[in-house]
Amino acid sequence: MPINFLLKAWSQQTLRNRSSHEFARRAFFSSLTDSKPTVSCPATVSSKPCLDGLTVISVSLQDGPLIPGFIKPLWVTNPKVLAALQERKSGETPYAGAFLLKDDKHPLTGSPVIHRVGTLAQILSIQGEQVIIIGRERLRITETVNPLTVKTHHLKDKPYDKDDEVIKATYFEVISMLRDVLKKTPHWSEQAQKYSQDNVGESNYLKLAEFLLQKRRRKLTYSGAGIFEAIDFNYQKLADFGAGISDANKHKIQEVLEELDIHKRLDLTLQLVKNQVEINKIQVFHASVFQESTAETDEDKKESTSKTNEDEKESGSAKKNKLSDTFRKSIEPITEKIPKHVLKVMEEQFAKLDRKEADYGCTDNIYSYLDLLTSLPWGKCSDEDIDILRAEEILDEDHYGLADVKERILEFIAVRILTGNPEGKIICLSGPPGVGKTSIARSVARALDRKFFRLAVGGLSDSSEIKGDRAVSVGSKPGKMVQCLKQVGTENPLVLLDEIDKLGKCNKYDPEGALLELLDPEQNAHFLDHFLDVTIDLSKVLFVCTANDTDMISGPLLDRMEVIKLAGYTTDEKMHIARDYLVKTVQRKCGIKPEQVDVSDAALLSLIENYCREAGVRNLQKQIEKIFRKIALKLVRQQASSKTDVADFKSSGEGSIEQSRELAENFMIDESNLADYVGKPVFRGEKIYEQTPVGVVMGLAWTSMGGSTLYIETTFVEEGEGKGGLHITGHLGSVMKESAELAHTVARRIMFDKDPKNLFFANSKLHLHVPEGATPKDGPSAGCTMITSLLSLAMKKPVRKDLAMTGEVTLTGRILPIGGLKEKTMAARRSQVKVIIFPEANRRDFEDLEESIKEGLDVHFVDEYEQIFKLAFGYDH
Ligand SMILES: Nc1ncnc2c1ncn2[C@@H]1O[C@H](COP(=O)(O)OP(=O)(O)OP(=O)(O)O)[C@@H](O)[C@H]1O
Repeated sequence: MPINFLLKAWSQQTLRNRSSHEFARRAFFSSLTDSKPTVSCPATVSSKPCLDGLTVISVSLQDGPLIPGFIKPLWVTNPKVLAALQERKSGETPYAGAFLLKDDKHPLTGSPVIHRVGTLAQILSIQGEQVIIIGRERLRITETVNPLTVKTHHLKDKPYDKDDEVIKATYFEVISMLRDVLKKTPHWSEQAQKYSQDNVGESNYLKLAEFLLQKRRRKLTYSGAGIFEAIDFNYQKLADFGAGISDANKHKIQEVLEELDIHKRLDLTLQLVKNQVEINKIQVFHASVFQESTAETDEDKKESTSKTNEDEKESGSAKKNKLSDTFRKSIEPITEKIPKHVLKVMEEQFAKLDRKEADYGCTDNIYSYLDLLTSLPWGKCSDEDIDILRAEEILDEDHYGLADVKERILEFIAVRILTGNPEGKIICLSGPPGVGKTSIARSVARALDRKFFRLAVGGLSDSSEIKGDRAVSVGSKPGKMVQCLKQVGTENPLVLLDEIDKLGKCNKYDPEGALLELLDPEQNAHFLDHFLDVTIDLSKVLFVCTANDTDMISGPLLDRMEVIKLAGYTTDEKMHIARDYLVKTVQRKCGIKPEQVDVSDAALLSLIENYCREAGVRNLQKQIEKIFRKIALKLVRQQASSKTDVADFKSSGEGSIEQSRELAENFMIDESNLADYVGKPVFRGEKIYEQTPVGVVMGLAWTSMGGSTLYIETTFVEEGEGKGGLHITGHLGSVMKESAELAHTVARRIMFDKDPKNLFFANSKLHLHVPEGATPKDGPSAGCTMITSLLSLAMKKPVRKDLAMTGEVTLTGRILPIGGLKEKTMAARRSQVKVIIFPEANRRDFEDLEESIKEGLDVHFVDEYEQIFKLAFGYDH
């Protein structure tokens, strides 16, 4: 058979080509048949080129991309391209770049355009216009040097976990489909047989084909890495092989070529080979119809009879290899563990699949449904042999501080150990962003030896995300919990429901209802996913939620939770976290050795105080990452130029090269050079005033983002009998506005009690403002601060230095408790406040704080505003 594959360099060429279908087969078996050069060629290549920045002749392919490991014969009619390839062939690097032509032409020039991702092709032989190439590695074009040559970058596969259950499952599925493809294609089976006997095939692909066709008498099983060890094969090669032999549309094959994530690549290949199986079935069907219609003569009839017998035999053997058999086999070892109602549905679906398959109907939907149903981890749990000491060790290993949080978690674990009860309350970790909620949940999973799965429920507005789509709708899919079980492969993972306070609201598709069902131990043992349409047992799942603000969680949901608060870190804690955790992790992730960088404590402190003042440490982590990325670049640059240095040192003979490198590669990050790495400080001090002027008092605020200080400012506008009034600004919410009006009344009464002759409030129009007017503020806890600010203005007396206060005030002057005391105290410390006034009712909260937070603060607890008056104004300067 003549070789019908032509290549056209993208200047101009005439291509004579056949369908990509034939091409793929031909190309594959070229590697086995016309392949004396294939087998011998790798040995003839004297030097493997340095793949990065390699400049190659670009050859454009029309009928399909070149998959690494496959051979492609081409007809090159452009003399310039041919000459260039000849030159390369006889040189040290006999390589070209093979790139698939796009369907669209260049919009401006109208010239053909190639895909930027292609293949490094080794030129095996050139005879006349026929060039035979074999794909070696993936490349991306980085620059077009001239119409014939391009500069390229070597594309490497992303690292992957060979033992990942999902990848493994996909790999086995591809293998099973490929067996089907190879078996039902006589041409391939014959060829593979013939050439395995000839024993000329060195190609791993050939060995794989033989293995799949079971022509090798070696004892190979599908289990584990057997196939890899036996024939030196890996997941990526399997994905490539499947794509290379499929008759799929060339752009689909190009997608496989471009995919560097191995799991995704296997998935893409799986789709291609599945389609191939379907196409083969249709071809077999048409062939049998054709045979029936032509079996006329006696001879023919005889033949036909024998053929029918053969067909029957074949269909008999096909029966043994029904699609459902794969599923039956896969559940065989766990049949006992699969609930009866699920087994019943499986059997029904197997029968349905068999019927469809026999009728050549479309089996896709049933196949994917069964694929999902049979791959769920029925009865499979990770062992929960919990060792409390080990759990404690893990929590300490991963997180600094958080003593009370860890203690609460250990208590929770202890109860599980004693009762062995998988049910119980659900932990909700609540606190500002970046305080470690997610990572604590991960540690808990590690401590309990459970798989971890994060389900982001923030913004979720449709219950079908959790409960699955009804299978009848187009594009329907299972809910997140089913996806979770499939992914983790156990029935008892730890599932983190992230940002549960930001759950979307929708009356029609109530996601909250679905979550309640999920979290309720009464109901989740029989959780119904609409897509799966059978109930699954989620009672062994351990749910942990996170929230920034528990006030936003609905009552029924909150009722099921045990809230553990993470308040935020003090400067001291942040220093420890930065030094002992963040710096170490970031440095390791950036590939930098500990001895190469020294970040001083002063630099870390400056980062904490002047760059990232939030309650958590996420921003701090980002800044540290910024520093290390910059250092990484410097190091790599140094290494690149060190070659030149070596040459210079050799010629000058001064000092040792190692000494010079050592000096050059050590980085010291200090306060003095910090700005070079992270830019100018973002924060000024939160303190606007050294000594607050008349009418200004510092208050303390708290949001779900942490605590902060805020000033209440009042000023006099105009005076006139009976003109007394208050104008309010500062983006205040209704509660805070009411609080300001109330403060005006209370201040006026106090003034009247203290000095009846003072008519300041009666006759003065005043303005109260809370700075940072762009930030919305609300809540009643600035009441006492507002009264003090107004009285300060009325008496023309500033309040004592370094004072901050917080507390709601009633109309009669009683002080009510506030929330977020820890955050407020930390914010006060950041602003160098020395004296704080808190409501008496919060005394216990303050006493429970760690010493490091309380240290050096002069704190007063008050019941009545009168006490605040004395503290704020009863001073001697
Ligand atoms: N106490 C700690 N010790 C060590 N590392 C910590 C500590 N707290 C937080 N981190 C680190 O800070 C980073 C941010 O933490 P994480 O993502 O868990 O925050 P979060 O509270 O879940 O934030 P969000 O609410 O935004 O999701 C992580 O790298 C985490 O390991």
